[in-house]
Amino acid sequence: MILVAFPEMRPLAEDLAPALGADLLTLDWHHFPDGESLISLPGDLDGADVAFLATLRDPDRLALPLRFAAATAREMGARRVGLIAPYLGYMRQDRRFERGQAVSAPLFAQFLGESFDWLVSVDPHLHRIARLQDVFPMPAIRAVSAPLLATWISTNLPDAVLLGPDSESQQWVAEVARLAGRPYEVLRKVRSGDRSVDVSVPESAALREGTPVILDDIASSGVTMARAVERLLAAGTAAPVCLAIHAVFAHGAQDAILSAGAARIITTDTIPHPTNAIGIAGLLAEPILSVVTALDLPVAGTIRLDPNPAERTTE
Ligand SMILES: O=P(O)(O)OC[C@H]1O[C@H](OP(=O)(O)OP(=O)(O)O)[C@H](O)[C@@H]1O
Repeated sequence: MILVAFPEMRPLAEDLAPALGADLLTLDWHHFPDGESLISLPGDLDGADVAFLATLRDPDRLALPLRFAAATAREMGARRVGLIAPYLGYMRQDRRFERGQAVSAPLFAQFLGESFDWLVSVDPHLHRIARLQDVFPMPAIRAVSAPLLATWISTNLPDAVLLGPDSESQQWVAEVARLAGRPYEVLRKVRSGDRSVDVSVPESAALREGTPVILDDIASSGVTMARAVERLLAAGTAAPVCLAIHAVFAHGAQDAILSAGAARIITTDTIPHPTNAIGIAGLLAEPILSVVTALDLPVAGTIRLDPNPAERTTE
């Protein structure tokens, strides 16, 4: 396999390539003065399984370069072209909330499916969509970060009380709490705009008995985390630690969370950011190798990969 990293993903690629037994190349992305891109692929890709590593935090900026890269790899003789997108943008707009809105999640999935033979991502924002495979036309596998998060909590915050900021977060908070052997609570969130969120905290003595750890999949504007921190402090807890899987962090988000009173912010390296403290390379190798191997099996219709997690199904 040849792993081709988009430039900002080189640090993660260096951790991942040995686990895949892959050669590592870095794609050259030249930006012309008029805003257009020139993508250049190094090396000999003839006959190779090629995996691009690009995190889709800014998907509009990356969409065409990804398409150009995949098409060029095929022109250079790649036998298969996959995408490792540790963070997968556009999964939040999974339905039409108001008349006339584009339902971006399936449209973006279709767009990627036109270029790539397979996809691996880490904990994509699957809220109303049950499985990646329900929106992606090609084999698409979710790597689950809960064991890594639980290990980090057990090692660094053995007195943690986990808190999900909204009902949707229960899915990962409950699993991380179970694996770490720690209690958890779920807060209530009401969003009325991009940066307008309110959070309410249940009356619970357990909240004041350990270090509160707010766990969410994404911190974007940071408003969800910041409101949760404020409400917890008002309820008499210790300063919370904020743990996000994906450090999306729009401008000012990190400051907003810290100004609200968070003790610290911890993220995984699905998106490069100074708060990264949990490396996900070890999580990615197995699903990538599984999907590539499965595509080589002689199939008549259905391929079933290792059934854990549930998303690991291609039909
Ligand atoms: O940092 P922020 O800008 O607050 O965004 C982060 C929040 O947004 C997502 O929820 P989602 O958008 O699915 O739900 P919501 O609109 O109810 O917050 C995500 O699960 C976080 O809870």
